[in-house]
Amino acid sequence: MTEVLGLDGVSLRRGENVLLDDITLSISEGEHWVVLGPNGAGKTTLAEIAAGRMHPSAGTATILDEQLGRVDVFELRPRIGYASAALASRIPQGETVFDLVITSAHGVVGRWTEEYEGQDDERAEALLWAFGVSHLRDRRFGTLSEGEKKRVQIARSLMTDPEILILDEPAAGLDLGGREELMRALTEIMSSKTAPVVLMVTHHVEEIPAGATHALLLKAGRIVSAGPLEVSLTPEHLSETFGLPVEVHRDGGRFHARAV
Ligand SMILES: Nc1ncnc2c1ncn2[C@@H]1O[C@H](COP(=O)(O)OP(=O)(O)OP(=O)(O)O)[C@@H](O)[C@H]1O
Repeated sequence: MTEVLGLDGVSLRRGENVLLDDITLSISEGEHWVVLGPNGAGKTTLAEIAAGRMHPSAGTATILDEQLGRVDVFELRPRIGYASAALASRIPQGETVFDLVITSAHGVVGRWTEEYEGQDDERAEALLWAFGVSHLRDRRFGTLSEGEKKRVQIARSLMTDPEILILDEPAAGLDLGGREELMRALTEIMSSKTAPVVLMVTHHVEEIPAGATHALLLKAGRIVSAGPLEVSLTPEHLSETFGLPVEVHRDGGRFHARAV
């Protein structure tokens, strides 16, 4: 199977802090990964590297056959859909919802003088509709609720029909209905024949969509387990990752966990 994302001995340091420590991981076409771990485990850092937004301090990151550091990231980024709080903080608050989605076609935020085609307009409208936010198309991003911002960002992340879709805590801030709608939408995306590889960061096993295939459990910048869900997402690995005894149940493709 073709590798889509490869990390080989990846570490990332900031001053004295080791954010990621010797991470080796291979993600192939057809796989859909969730990344779980406690606060500060390094999940967002890993997502930023996978999205070509941060560079490792050691080791190599290969995204879609291109090695970070040897590729023009501006050519790579349209092939990667990315939605995260880290990215949201860089969005101009005055940008309208429609412009925020369509500007993804050029890998920019802040509509300026770029040219868009009719099919870009159609795709942006269709994505806003699919994520239930068409009615917000002319609103300024900064005026949206947290849940509305999440949906708009996910619509934006799909604008370029990406080969990898990276979602950092997409369900955070959503109400129960919003979370379940998102789980359904992600399961649908994951089940489609032309699905991008999905890498989704979450704190909660309840937020793993039914179409997920693999899990990466991180703790203090290191891998606790990585692999197919059945092997990786065990009570033992979850207990070690979160530092408390946990039991986990699977029901119709969804997971539930609680402390014991
Ligand atoms: N620029 C920085 N300088 C120093 N430490 C940093 C920097 N950025 C992040 N960190 C630290 O690196 C660790 C990993 O951060 P990261 O955001 O990747 O964790 P996370 O698993 O996504 O956490 P959370 O679940 O709380 O969002 C944290 O302890 C954080 O404080």
